[in-house]
Amino acid sequence: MSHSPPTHTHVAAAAERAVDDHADDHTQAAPSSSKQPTAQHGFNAFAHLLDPRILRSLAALGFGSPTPVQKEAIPLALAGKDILARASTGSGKTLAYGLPVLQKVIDAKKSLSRSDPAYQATRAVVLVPTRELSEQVTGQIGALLEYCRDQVSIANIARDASSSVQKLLLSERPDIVVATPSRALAYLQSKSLHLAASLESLVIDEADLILSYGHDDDVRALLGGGFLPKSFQSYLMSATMTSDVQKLKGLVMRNPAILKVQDDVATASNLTQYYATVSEEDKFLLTYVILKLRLIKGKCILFVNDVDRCYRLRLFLEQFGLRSVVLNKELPINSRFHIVQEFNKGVYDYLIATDETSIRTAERDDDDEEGEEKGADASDDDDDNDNATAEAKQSDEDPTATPSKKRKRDAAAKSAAADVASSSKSKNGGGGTGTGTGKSAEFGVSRGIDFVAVSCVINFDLPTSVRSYTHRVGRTARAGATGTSLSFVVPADMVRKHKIIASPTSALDAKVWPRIERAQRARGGVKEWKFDKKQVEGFRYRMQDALRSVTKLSIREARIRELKEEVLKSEKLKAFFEDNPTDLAYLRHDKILGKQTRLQAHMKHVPSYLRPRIVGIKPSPSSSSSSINEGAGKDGEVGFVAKKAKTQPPLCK
Ligand SMILES: Nc1ncnc2c1ncn2[C@@H]1O[C@H](COP(=O)(O)OP(=O)(O)OP(=O)(O)O)[C@@H](O)[C@H]1O
Repeated sequence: MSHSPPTHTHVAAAAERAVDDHADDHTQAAPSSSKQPTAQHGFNAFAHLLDPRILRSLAALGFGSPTPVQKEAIPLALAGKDILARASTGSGKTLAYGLPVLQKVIDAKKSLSRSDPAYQATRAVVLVPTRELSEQVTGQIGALLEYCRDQVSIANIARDASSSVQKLLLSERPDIVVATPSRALAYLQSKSLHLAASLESLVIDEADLILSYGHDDDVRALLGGGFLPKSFQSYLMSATMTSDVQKLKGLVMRNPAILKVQDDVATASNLTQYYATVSEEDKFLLTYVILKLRLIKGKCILFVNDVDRCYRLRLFLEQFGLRSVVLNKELPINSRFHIVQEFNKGVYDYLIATDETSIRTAERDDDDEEGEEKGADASDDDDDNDNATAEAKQSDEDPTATPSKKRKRDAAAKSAAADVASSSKSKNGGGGTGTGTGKSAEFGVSRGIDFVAVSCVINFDLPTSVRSYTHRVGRTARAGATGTSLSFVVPADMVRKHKIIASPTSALDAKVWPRIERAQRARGGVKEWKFDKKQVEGFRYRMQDALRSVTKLSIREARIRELKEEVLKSEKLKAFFEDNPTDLAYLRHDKILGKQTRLQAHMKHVPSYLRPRIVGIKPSPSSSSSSINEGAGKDGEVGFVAKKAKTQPPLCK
């Protein structure tokens, strides 16, 4: 809103200079960061802005240089500007606001004695859409406090703790509070959280998601309920610029500095994107081949569009001895958090995530993406979003699309979206990841989550919006690392085939895919993965055999069994999470689920006659760990014989 002037004179002077260099409302591509202080390198260039204890914790974390969004945001924020930042997934947005927020807390306390009643007060609130994100953000900012814990405290009130415990925490007036909007509102209403006299910084992280996660009313009540002071500094951080972000901008900001930090060439090329046009059955076939032959090295996240499908895929992979974990909103929050932690540590290689937000918003995103152009900054060549013009162009690009054909196709797609949304809603009840209000039935449990060192994202089911795609592929190639994505696209003429194993959303693929492709052009585009169909055919019989073993009944059984086990584990996790993290290692989440599924021992092995020679289809530029298909594995359970391979035709053209 308006801006509290920083008390630190050096900060003010340096930041004034930074502000002079920046117009209020303009796009700042990463390379323009050369305008930032250059006398020193890395975070040391901010030595005049950031407390030495913060710089020390950055060094201890191994963060040598600020990322482009951090370079841009920190001086502006410390000069008191409201910040609206759009930067790609994994670009370090959390510290882009975390560092100035923390610095401001330190500055505010410097002039007060500890006995002053104003010394201990909640000066910053960070709002996030889910509890998972609240843990993550608390962890990231908490790590910065390493050397100033005696002075600055942080509390996560979205955590799964009893409200009496949370109230006790809040009674100590933590300097920084992390919450979902509904939790923050509830504690404000119960007068456990006090902000009216003390709030200096309000952050809305994942601003493009927060309203669509069912927080709309809570955000409005929180902002308009007289709980906040008239003047505070605000931050909106987002990976995409949507109409929701524009709405929030109108609600909380005045004359903000708008940062649109583009990927520089190096960052953009860190993500190599592929797609394959396949039938529903071939999704299973290719996944089996890719994972079993280790055509992807390292960790992989597979996205599906509903909970049943995540168990179908998990049970299918189990048939081949491929262990995976699932992440979906049915699982208790502590289990979900533990699964992400363990996956990040490298305990599991394959994580099957259900991303249902993509379903819920199918139709809404259509409107959103088309409407954004009108609401958003006219100069914004927003590559994340499509618009009516783009849709019109689509019919040009598709020579078979007569107007009436196109209308029918769109109507079919919209009705599929509506069917999916309603069936998903009724199936899933109101369980949410963190609103506490249960207003919205579906939440993407993986959005914004900082998965570490993920080599590849497979869109087993295509998301139903460009925004969703952006968030999903953003789980790899994070923080300067390289990564690969592969998306399966079901063409319109194959949608009705393989009904039992089909995703209800695949009817939307033909409509959504051209939009996604167009949006990704600015990021190097999406290449077709041209695999040798003949080579893969040899695996079809086994794939079909395994698919037959995974029945509706076995999926239901697996789903119930997992839920029961996870509820038990969750209780243990709840009690031990903070005190005994090492005792949790035995709580695995990838135990064989398919007790009702016919497991056949021979399926775990790939016979030598099926082992093709694999050659790279085009590995991502600089990584040896993040490409699809990079040469031979060892002989044995999953590999193939490199010598023999030479005599065999390559899998990929
Ligand atoms: N300056 C830095 N140097 C190296 N790594 C960093 C730096 N800043 C942040 N990181 C790391 O980069 C990763 C991604 O950061 P972060 O989660 O803030 O990304 P994000 O932009 O919020 O992504 P998303 O939009 O997907 O939520 C984290 O693991 C974080 O610790």
